[in-house]
Amino acid sequence: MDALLSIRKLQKKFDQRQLLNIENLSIAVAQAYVLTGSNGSGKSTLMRILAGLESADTAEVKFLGEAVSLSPYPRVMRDAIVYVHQHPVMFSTSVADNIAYGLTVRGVPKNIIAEKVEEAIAWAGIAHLRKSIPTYLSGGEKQRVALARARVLEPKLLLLDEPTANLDGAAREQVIALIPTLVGEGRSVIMACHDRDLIALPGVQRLKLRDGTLEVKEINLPH
Ligand SMILES: Nc1ncnc2c1ncn2[C@@H]1O[C@H](COP(=O)(O)OP(=O)(O)OP(=O)(O)O)[C@@H](O)[C@H]1O
Repeated sequence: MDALLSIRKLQKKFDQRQLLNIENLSIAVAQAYVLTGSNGSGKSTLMRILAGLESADTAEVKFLGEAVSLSPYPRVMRDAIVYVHQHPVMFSTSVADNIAYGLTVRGVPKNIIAEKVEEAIAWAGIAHLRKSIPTYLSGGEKQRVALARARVLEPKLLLLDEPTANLDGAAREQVIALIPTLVGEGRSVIMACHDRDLIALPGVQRLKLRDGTLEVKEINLPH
């Protein structure tokens, strides 16, 4: 089967520094990846390039088997890829409104939005927060709202920037538990992280950035 996304010869410079020099990156359908590397190695920048939030200097890209250019960022990728920021920005309305927002923008009919939002809320285990104002949520609750808001758009690829940073205990475990369910639905996930438990998740493949190049490691064995 074709990869969901394949990239060759991706290069990115900031000032005089060659930050990324990636020969090959292939993202399979329904596969989770962790993107590791020391602070400043370029993890966020790579994910931002994949999401169309940052430009690459050069890149040969295929999405679902079709060659595409990243500049301008193609519609087919914008519709299929969602980036979730480490500190998600939310409107000061309700949690439910925040989750509905992307669907409203896409012109989805109201009754369908209501159905999809309820389903996403149940998936993320945040039914009790439906009417809460996101500003007052804990870090873990906010991250689950952000994941529900991303998933409701039915993306093929989710890019999660440090999804468990600053979380511990149950909050962290609740976020980690959502990742395999995304993959089970046929989505691919790339997570930039330093979290050992995420890195060790069964079935996850590790990608390591070092001096701008990408090392592709083995897929973790199932437990
Ligand atoms: N817009 C920009 N202009 C100039 N330099 C930038 C820009 N964005 C990022 N950088 C630099 O690129 C490098 C990589 O940053 P990036 O945020 O991608 O790293 P990271 O691996 O995600 O780091 P961390 O683990 O600390 O989050 C850093 O040195 C950063 O200062």
